[in-house]
This record gives sequence, structure tokens and C-alpha cells, in this order.
Amino acid sequence: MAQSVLLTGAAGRVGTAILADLADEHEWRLMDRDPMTEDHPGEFVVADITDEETVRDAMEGIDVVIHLAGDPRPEAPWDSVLTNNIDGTQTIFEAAVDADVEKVVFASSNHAVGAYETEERTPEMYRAHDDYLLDGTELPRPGNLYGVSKAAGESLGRYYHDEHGLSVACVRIGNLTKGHPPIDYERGQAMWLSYRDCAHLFDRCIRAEYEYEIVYGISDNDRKYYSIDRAKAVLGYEPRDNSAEHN
Ligand SMILES: NC(=O)C1=CN([C@@H]2O[C@H](COP(=O)(O)OP(=O)(O)OC[C@H]3O[C@@H](n4cnc5c(N)ncnc54)[C@H](O)[C@@H]3O)[C@@H](O)[C@H]2O)C=CC1
Ligand SMILES: O=C1O[C@H](COP(=O)(O)O)[C@@H](O)[C@H](O)[C@H]1O
Repeated sequence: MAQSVLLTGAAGRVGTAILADLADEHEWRLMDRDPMTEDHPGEFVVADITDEETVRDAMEGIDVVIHLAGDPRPEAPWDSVLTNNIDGTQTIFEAAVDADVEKVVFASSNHAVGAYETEERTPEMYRAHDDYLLDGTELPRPGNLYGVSKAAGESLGRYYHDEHGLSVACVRIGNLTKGHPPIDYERGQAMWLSYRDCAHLFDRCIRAEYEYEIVYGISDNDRKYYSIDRAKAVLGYEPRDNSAEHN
């Protein structure tokens, strides 16, 4: 069934991948602090997610929030991730609960668990024969302050689920690259997420029923060190791409 979806960070790469395949699947309200230049479905709200009043207005009549807006740079400084990724995410969750939104899908990151990639494990863990696998039940282990902000977003989701009954899916997105996996980058090939698998995964997050989930958002890569079993079982994720098919 089509849902009424608020998509924050709509003008960015992940938002573009989602809208490319799902524009006609749902009723969209898009939000970004930068206006969108291309054609887009639904209405567009130009706003910063830390603007509480505008965020509250944008939640009216919304079933599902896909929350992408934030500073995506692994090297982002603390003042930026504190404002955009932590404070902004708390504003989104709080407004969602107050507006009786059913689900929030939070764009988490591989960087929330980046420090599992120790010197002893790498580069072997990036290769197909290696069986090291993270499955989403492990504790966050960020390797930078950006990763800390994503772990904080996951914790905010846990709190708003436990205290307020909100359904929350945290998608630890790998490496979204258009058309083909990253070239000469084993780590990126192991965590590649194709554009069409990205759109499909977020569609499943909109449609499926769940309580609180942390799943990995990668394609079905031979090299994977992130399990996609939970995303398949709970969300019905059926990825079609594999970085090994692009060698
Ligand atoms: N692209 C990737 O491979 C991955 C992305 N992610 C996460 O997915 C989300 C989207 O990432 P991308 O699309 O790649 O980044 P992007 O930079 O292309 O898009 C982010 C969008 O959010 C907007 N934005 C940033 N701060 C904002 C604020 N305070 N208020 C309103 N809008 C704001 C920007 O204007 C931009 O259009 C981010 O949260 C990022 O951390 C996580 C892992 C991998
Ligand atoms: O969280 C993110 O991760 C991807 C992949 O990380 P990288 O360290 O291999 O570049 C990154 O491209 C993206 O910008 C970031 O938001």
C-alpha cells in the first residue's frame, strides 16, 4: 500500500537513488536545506532539520519518515555532527512521535562499526574467502566522530522505540555508488550498495512491520563482511546486485 512519506536529505545521493525508483510508489514530502534542481514527486520543503517548528509542520499526515539529512563526511568535525547528525536527528524523532508517525527509518552508517576493521583483520576481512561477519547485534564501535554520531542516532531510535512505541529501522548503509562498485577499493566493493538495491531496501523499510531493527544496507556482494540476513528476514530485502559481477 502507498504510504505518506517524509524524506529528509532528499536532494542528496541516497535520496536521489530512492526517488529514482520509488517516485510513483508513495506520496512524498521532501525536505532538504538545499533546493532540488531536478524534477521531483510531491511537495518540497526547504528547511534545516534543526528548525523544530518547520519539522513539526512537515510531519503532519505522515506515516513514515526516512531520515537521511545530515553531514555524511567520515572526517566531519564534532560541531557539525553534533548539530546536523545528533541534534537534528533528535528533533526528527521527537516531532515524529508527537505527530503519531508510525515508522522512522534512520540512515546509519558502516562507520558506526568502523573500528571492527582492525589491522589484524584487514585486508583479509574484505575478501570473499574470509568468514568474518558483523550481523547488527554487535555493539557500535565507531572509528571517527561521524561514526559516533551515527551510533548516537541508533541510540536515539532505541529510546524513541522503547519509550514511545515508534517503529524504528536503522540502516547501516555501506558504500552507495552509482552504476558499478568502487574501483580499486576492496573495502568499498565489500560494502557496495547499488542504486536499485538501495531504493528497494528503503521501500521494504517503508512497507514492512517491525519494532526496532539494525540492518546492514549493502548489495549481495560475494566479498561481504556485513550480514544481510536480518534485512532479508525482517524486511523482505531481496538484493539483485553483487560487486563480484563487475570485475
Ligand atoms: N552515500 C553513502 O554511501 C552513505 C550515506 N550514509 C548516510 O546517508 C545519509 C545521506 O547521505 P548522502 O545522500 O550520501 O549525503 P549527501 O550529502 O549527498 O545528502 C545529504 C543531504 O542532506 C542535506 N542536509 C544536510 N544537513 C542538513 C540539515 N541540517 N538540514 C537539512 N538538510 C540537511 C544536504 O543538503 C544533502 O542534500 C547521510 O545521513 C549519510 O550519513 C551512510 C552510509 C553511506
Ligand atoms: O557513511 C558513509 O560511508 C560511505 C563509505 O565510507 P568510505 O569511508 O568507504 O568512503 C561514504 O562514502 C559516505 O560518504 C559516508 O556517508
